[in-house]
Amino acid sequence: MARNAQLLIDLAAQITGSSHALGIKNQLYASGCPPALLPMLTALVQGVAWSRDQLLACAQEDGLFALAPSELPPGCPPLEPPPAELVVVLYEALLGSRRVRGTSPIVELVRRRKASLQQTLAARRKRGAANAYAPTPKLPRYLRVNFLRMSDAQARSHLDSLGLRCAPAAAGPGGPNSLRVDKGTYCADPLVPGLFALPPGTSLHGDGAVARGELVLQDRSSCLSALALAPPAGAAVVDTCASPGNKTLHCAALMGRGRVTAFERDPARLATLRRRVAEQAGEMIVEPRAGDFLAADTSADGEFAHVSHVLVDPSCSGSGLAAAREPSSASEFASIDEHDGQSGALAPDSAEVEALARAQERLVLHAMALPAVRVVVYSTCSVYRRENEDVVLRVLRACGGRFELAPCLPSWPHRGLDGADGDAELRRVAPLVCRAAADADSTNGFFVARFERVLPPAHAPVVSACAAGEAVARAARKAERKAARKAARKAERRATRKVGEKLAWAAPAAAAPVGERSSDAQRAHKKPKARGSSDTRT
Ligand SMILES: C[S@@+](CC[C@H](N)C(=O)[O-])C[C@H]1O[C@@H](n2cnc3c(N)ncnc32)[C@H](O)[C@@H]1O
Repeated sequence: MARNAQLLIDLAAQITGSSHALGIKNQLYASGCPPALLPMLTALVQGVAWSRDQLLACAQEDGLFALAPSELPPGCPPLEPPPAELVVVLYEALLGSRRVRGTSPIVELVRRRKASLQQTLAARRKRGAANAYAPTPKLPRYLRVNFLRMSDAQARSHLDSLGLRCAPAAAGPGGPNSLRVDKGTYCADPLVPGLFALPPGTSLHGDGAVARGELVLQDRSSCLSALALAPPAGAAVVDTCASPGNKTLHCAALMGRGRVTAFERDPARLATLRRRVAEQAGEMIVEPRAGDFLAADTSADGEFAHVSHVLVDPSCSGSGLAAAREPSSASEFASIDEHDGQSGALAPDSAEVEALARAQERLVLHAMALPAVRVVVYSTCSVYRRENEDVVLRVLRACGGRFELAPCLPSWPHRGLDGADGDAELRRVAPLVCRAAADADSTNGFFVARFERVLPPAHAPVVSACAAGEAVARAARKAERKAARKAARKAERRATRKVGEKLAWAAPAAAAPVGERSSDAQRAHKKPKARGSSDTRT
């Protein structure tokens, strides 16, 4: 027992103490951890990543770092700089299992100091200096019905057969969009079709429907991206950053038929994607594609010239992953973890977050460069403005009026950051985009925005606001000219038929600033029934 405990501590220290070059998820699987211990190792690594700074502040206040060498157990390494193992053992003692197991000198040190550290922690909590210690919210366990394999009614019968009772959705203490799911019950998500909420911590290890890919463990917020994209049956879709494929396969389930080309540049994650596509009967629709989406051909006669909908759910800081995940098996963890390895502990103004945001912008702009694309949805599991609203603003500037921000899932009540600090641009974007948070929405922190193409005015300048966007903008210009000529010809034909009805709303929208474009977008969004689909505007 103590040996296993020490093994977990050593592996967790090795992973959390490294430079994340491989990403946490990959390191977990490459660690050599026995499969039976992998869920515990995962929980330990995530817990340490989340609470490192607070644990060290507590140890500092407790005087741990002021101990003389003679006060340390024999063989104990110096505590400055704090060894990774110390943070792991502090986590276990104070926030994790609350037990100090293991055999090393650091374990012995923390064992001796445990009572004092606990008191220090309690004092810090009392005076509000340890907010990060507040227990992470226990989120409901969500199950998405894979409509390629199972119907809503079959899913309900399956849940009934597990001894759960269907209850009406009830709001929790977090507000009207939070969900309270009592023990022994489940409920249908009132806003996300085909999603069921089960009590927090429900173990679905070994559940046949999950194993067969009929039900998918997928967080509520993660379902928003495909819903926002709303690809119609038969559409040609690209998922730019696909693995492990939750959103790809959600798109496929919504479409029923059509094609989703799912790019993934990481070979190991591509293998996961392929496996899950097969498990969930997605082969007829999803085509996993090895490689970098940024290298995808955007020419007017290229392979993706017919793609109408693109999902961009790129690598991000993962700062929204608030849930304390205690998966009941390694495979369960593998099936739900979409985040690709950043620690989630990156500071919002760090160079890493800036680099991620630049890459996110490049991906969205490259998606917009596809000649026939009409809808681009951008999402992250980050709560940082730099990766969310700021990316949207910069993309809008860089795309030269070819795309506008459309209202994203208008019935989702939690909208973007409101710019209360006087930021007018942010105020215009906020009502159009969605955010999610653990307390208000009973799900991980998330962000989604929906861009729609506006009819490009002939010779529209493509102005790149960021250096990273320049190359993409140049590539886009070529396709732009062709698309503009085509659009102009089409518009001319229409104008002679219908006295310019469409041009009247499209042209001013393309020339107006973001906010005005956005309100035009809202009108345009409501047009499909009157005019046919808004997706037919190009
Ligand atoms: C946040 S994860 C995607 C999660 C996925 N959308 C889901 O819902 O299951 C980001 C993924 O995109 C991949 N990726 C990042 N940039 C990429 C690019 N330029 N081209 C292709 N794949 C990329 C990463 O390797 C990672 O697997």
